[in-house]
Amino acid sequence: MRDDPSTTPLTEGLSDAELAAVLARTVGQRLRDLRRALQGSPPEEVRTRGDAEAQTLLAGGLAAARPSDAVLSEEAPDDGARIGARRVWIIDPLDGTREFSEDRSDWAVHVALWADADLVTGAVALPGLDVVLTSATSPVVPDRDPAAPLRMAVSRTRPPSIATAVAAAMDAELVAMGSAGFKVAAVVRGEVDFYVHGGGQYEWDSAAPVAVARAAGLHTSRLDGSPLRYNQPDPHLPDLVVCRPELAPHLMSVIAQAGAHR
Ligand SMILES: Nc1ncnc2c1ncn2[C@@H]1O[C@H](COP(=O)(O)O)[C@@H](OP(=O)(O)O)[C@H]1O
Ligand SMILES: [Mg+2]
Repeated sequence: MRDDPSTTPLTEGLSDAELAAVLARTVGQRLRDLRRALQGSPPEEVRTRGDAEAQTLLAGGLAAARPSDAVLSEEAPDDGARIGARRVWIIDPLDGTREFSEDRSDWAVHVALWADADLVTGAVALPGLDVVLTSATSPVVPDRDPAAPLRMAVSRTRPPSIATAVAAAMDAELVAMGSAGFKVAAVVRGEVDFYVHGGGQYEWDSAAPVAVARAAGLHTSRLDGSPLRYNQPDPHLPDLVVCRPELAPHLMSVIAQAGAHR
């Protein structure tokens, strides 16, 4: 297989951060090739093949490069080996599967490493934009035009009521897009100012994006302001706030009020 990280020395000698970025990029490229090859196939087949092939490639790459580490993936059973492990890769091989099947650009590949107590590195590939964001390079968030309206990223297929309420209270324009990684990356890239989610997600949906967002100096938390914790026994992590740091005090108080009135 071309550029297969499980069968070539592509990943030999890499740091954890470099490994995360190389794997995210390689899996993203493979998914792009697969999407092209599946033109005209039923969406269900595109979704199934995308998830499965991304999982095989990414899990294979990690097993080859870091055989002693545990893995928590959206696309593999959680056998519990990660609980008590010192190092756990938290991966979403294809985040935004629906958008991938629709041949849109808003999907992502997530690779994060949790060690001891917290996330230590993360990479998010955005193959539709030919971009890989990594916590290792501390991305610089562009300045925003203070005269421009606030913009808020929200799920395009299941916008939670808390998000629409918060957008209204912040007088923010809603920008609908798929994939949690793509939405967090939109904040990092200065395309939007914040992302609010509630109602359901899992650790793999946010781990790598949050590692990148933290490295970029953004605010990241639960809706109630508490810290996002990873490698928990139950990987359900249903809500998320990512925003420019200067917006955080006002946004968090708006979220608290919106939550209290629901
Ligand atoms: N209410 C919910 N319950 C479970 N997962 C959710 C969810 N809302 C969003 N997600 C997950 O978060 C990711 C981004 O969703 P959205 O584009 O709607 O914001 C998707 O991941 P996957 O594409 O990896 O399944 C989706 O499954
Ligand atoms: Mg996901």
